[in-house]
Amino acid sequence: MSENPQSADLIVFGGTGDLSMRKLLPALYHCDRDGRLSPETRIIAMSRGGLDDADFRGKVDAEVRGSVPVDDLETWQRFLGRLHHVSIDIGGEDTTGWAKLTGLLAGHEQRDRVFYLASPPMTFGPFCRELHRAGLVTPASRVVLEKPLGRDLASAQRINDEVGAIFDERQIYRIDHYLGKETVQNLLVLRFANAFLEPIWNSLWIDHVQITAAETVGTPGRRGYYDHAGALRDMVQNHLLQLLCLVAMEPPARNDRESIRDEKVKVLESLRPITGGEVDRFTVRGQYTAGESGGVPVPGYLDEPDNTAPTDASRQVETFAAIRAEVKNWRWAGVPFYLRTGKRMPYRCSEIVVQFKDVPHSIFPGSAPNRLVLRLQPSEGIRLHLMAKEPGAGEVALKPVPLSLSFAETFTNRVPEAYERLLMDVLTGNPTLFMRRDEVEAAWRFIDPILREWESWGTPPEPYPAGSPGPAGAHELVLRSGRFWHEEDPA
Ligand SMILES: NC(=O)C1=CN([C@@H]2O[C@H](COP(=O)(O)OP(=O)(O)OC[C@H]3O[C@@H](n4cnc5c(N)ncnc54)[C@H](OP(=O)(O)O)[C@@H]3O)[C@@H](O)[C@H]2O)C=CC1
Ligand SMILES: O=C1O[C@H](COP(=O)(O)O)[C@@H](O)[C@H](O)[C@H]1O
Repeated sequence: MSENPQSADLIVFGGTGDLSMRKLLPALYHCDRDGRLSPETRIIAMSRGGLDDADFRGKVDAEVRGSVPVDDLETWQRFLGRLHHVSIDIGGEDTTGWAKLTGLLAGHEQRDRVFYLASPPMTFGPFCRELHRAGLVTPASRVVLEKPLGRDLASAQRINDEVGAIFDERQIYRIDHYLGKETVQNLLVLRFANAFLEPIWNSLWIDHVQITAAETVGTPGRRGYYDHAGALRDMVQNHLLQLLCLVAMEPPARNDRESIRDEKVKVLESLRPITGGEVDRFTVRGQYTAGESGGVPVPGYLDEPDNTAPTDASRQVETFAAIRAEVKNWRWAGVPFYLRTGKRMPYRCSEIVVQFKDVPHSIFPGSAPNRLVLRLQPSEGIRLHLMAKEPGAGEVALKPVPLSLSFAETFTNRVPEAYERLLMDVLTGNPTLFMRRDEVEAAWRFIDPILREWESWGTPPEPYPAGSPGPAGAHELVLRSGRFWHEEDPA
């Protein structure tokens, strides 16, 4: 399985945080287990916590081992052996952490060096400046920036300028882990490696598109981050708009780093701005109240366990967001793109639903329009809902039936986690699935007026009970034009 991996030093700022413990370290373990990391590759976590290497290895052993299939202890011990920890407070006076990091990296200048910024976005600029000041940025360095990049267009531009002052654009990898998901990459293959879809992939044949990312989890322990993010910044500005781009973009000339990103930017720039009074009509914001998740009572957002008490910001923040977007170009004129995401929804499901128009003239009673469903998670796959005749000798009776491609049933290979794919892309220097500066800023340009309008209202979001499919406003958003959300429990 080895790809002849190069030795690398992966330095993770925020290496003890939720993202690192839940996603990055498990993904790196899988890469290691599959022989994709060179024996010399090291993972150096940084945080303010005064941990030494042994403490950090103990923490990872206790918190990560249970979430990955450790089939042999030797591999797990080898993985733990790669881990180091350096204590650094980016706002603090103490420089011993920088000296320790410099010592660890000394003599390894020829290796690939990846700085992964998995810390709050406002620390990105200061971290890059300190790295430069300490002389740690080598020509073979790359920097990964987690999403959301900033909290609006102005802060995103500032961070891009700050990071861009130290790193060249080709060294900057802006990550959106949805782009590493298997079905998302399959969407490109489905659209551009098959001829049959292209003639009907437009407003003549497609009625509307729905993009949903529903989560059952709440936000316990994440108030510090989530109060200042909310669903629009956390999920829509990045993941959902990226999915919209892949559905709506024109065929790229090549499958390379710039061609796909060029096409995505064109889509973002074609989004019809939602401003002023339209925000009320075309967007929905909700916040979960106490309810049930998987049959178990759960608290509302304001009562989630956390080490800080709820504030005014907590009362205003949305845990659910929905938008009716439009791509103003020849292909998509008049086709609504409905986007929605929420915490504490009835089931976990991320999917893209392409709803086709009905037949122009029906000769059978009971026909329904075709629907293409691309399921990102769980149970990744692609399903085309067709009308078929139910067997029988009497009157012709129609039934919607799925033509189904389940990845798990069709392919024997393990479906890798998105972060595995993307971390290996960074380590091997392939930026195709990462966002370019103009893409991120174009997405903020669309989101900013909605955020500004919501903030000007000063009213709390619409409540919805945990375990329900979101606030009533979300239902009305689609019903207003006679449509319904596609609701199908993936279980
Ligand atoms: N959690 C998730 O599922 C996802 C998160 N992200 C993004 O990843 C980033 C981190 O999120 P998440 O892990 O949830 O956040 P957490 O709050 O759980 O972790 C933040 C990390 O940054 C460190 N940190 C914070 N401030 C400083 C500082 N001044 N100096 C040094 N280290 C600091 C913290 O360590 P300590 O407090 O000990 O210093 C901790 O390791 C964010 O940008 C988020 O948007 C992106 C996708 C998914
Ligand atoms: O970026 C984020 O994504 C996760 C959801 O990721 P998924 O791969 O499990 O769908 C979300 O929980 C988190 O709030 C957000 O920051």
